[in-house]
Amino acid sequence: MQFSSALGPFKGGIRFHPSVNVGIVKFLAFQQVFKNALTGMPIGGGKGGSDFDPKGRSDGEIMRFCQSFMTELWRHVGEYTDVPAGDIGVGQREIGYMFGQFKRLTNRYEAGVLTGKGLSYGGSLARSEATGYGAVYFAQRMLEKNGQSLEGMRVSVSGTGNVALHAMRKAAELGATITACSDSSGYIADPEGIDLELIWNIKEIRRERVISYAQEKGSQAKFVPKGTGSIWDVPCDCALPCATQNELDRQNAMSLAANGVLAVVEGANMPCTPQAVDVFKQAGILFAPGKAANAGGVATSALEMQQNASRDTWSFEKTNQRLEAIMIDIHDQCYNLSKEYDDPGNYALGANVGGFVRVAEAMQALGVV
Ligand SMILES: NC(=O)C1=CN([C@@H]2O[C@H](COP(=O)(O)OP(=O)(O)OC[C@H]3O[C@@H](n4cnc5c(N)ncnc54)[C@H](OP(=O)(O)O)[C@@H]3O)[C@@H](O)[C@H]2O)C=CC1
Ligand SMILES: O=C(O)CCC(=O)C(=O)O
Repeated sequence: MQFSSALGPFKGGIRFHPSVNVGIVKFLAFQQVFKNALTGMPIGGGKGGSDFDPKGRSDGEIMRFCQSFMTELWRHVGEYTDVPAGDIGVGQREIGYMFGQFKRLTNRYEAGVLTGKGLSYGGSLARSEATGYGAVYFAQRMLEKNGQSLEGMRVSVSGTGNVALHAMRKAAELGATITACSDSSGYIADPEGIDLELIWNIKEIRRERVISYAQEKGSQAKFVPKGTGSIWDVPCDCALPCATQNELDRQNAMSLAANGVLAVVEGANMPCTPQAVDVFKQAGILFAPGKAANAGGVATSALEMQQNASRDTWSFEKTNQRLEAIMIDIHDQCYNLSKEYDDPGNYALGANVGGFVRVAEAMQALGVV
């Protein structure tokens, strides 16, 4: 926590998810500090959560939970103290309910207190897209450095939430074919390429499970229930784990390696176990850690705060261009530092050095150490 105050307001996600426990949140908070430092913006890092499981709850129940959560949280947050945002299980709907309660309790419209807000009350264009798009911008830059491109690649994306759906869209826009995706019930594979309109409709609009895709698409698409197979067994050139922590273990990594994967880019926070990362390293597979590759989300949250502070609204194009430039800069920082520290292409090393040095410098300058 002291790291964050050394750099500026705390900035990080909130999760309403049954898998949240104190140990996981501490780990995530720690990596959030380095991630936020890599953006080069004056934001600290934090993470918080609750063990409320939103699955199967009505809109009214979600609203009442969010309001109760904010009834306690409002004392601890603020534009210049701690600025929470969306994360697993927390999207625009939840942020809206929390912002409404904050406003009700404080009698203030303090837009900078939460990010990921709706567009009608201070949100930023491109914030919803930012994490998934950002991870793909990072992947493309990393591949280009190695004389490759996403164009023509088969890409597997785990999850079908905010990060995954936008990552799929951007990767497809750059010419990749999305051959598999998943949710917590299992995965779907479609050798002709996942129909992105259909999966968007099923997950975002109808809020159904991925099995609906296979049922509606017919024989070419298959659904594999959780526990009977892994999305990482589907051959692909590039893997984007975008669902949740520890979802890709050593066995999965070996399977990806055996099928010739070229690059693994973490859209989620810490989805690959340390053992999986070792496999990628030994096999010479390009690996981008989430603390660098998914920083586009928090960076665009900071852009939302900039817009709020100046009472301005930027176009989608302007925000997206800033996002792309930030991701390229983060990539290049990591790459250059990996070279400087004698392990060129070790992005995990580059990200850790880059994040650590900035935090340490700020702490020293402020007299914390
Ligand atoms: N939102 C953001 O801006 C940012 C998010 N992240 C990280 O990205 C990841 C995804 O976040 P986000 O997309 O926002 O979250 P969402 O809640 O929108 O989506 C999470 C997705 O992961 C799936 N999922 C959850 N658990 C499992 C599991 N055990 N196996 C397979 N799939 C699973 C969910 O399935 P189901 O639909 O069944 O629930 C859902 O499709 C998290 O690690 C988050 O911390 C990182 C940076 C910013
Ligand atoms: O937008 C933010 O502040 C946080 C995004 C997030 O959840 C993350 O970077 O892990």
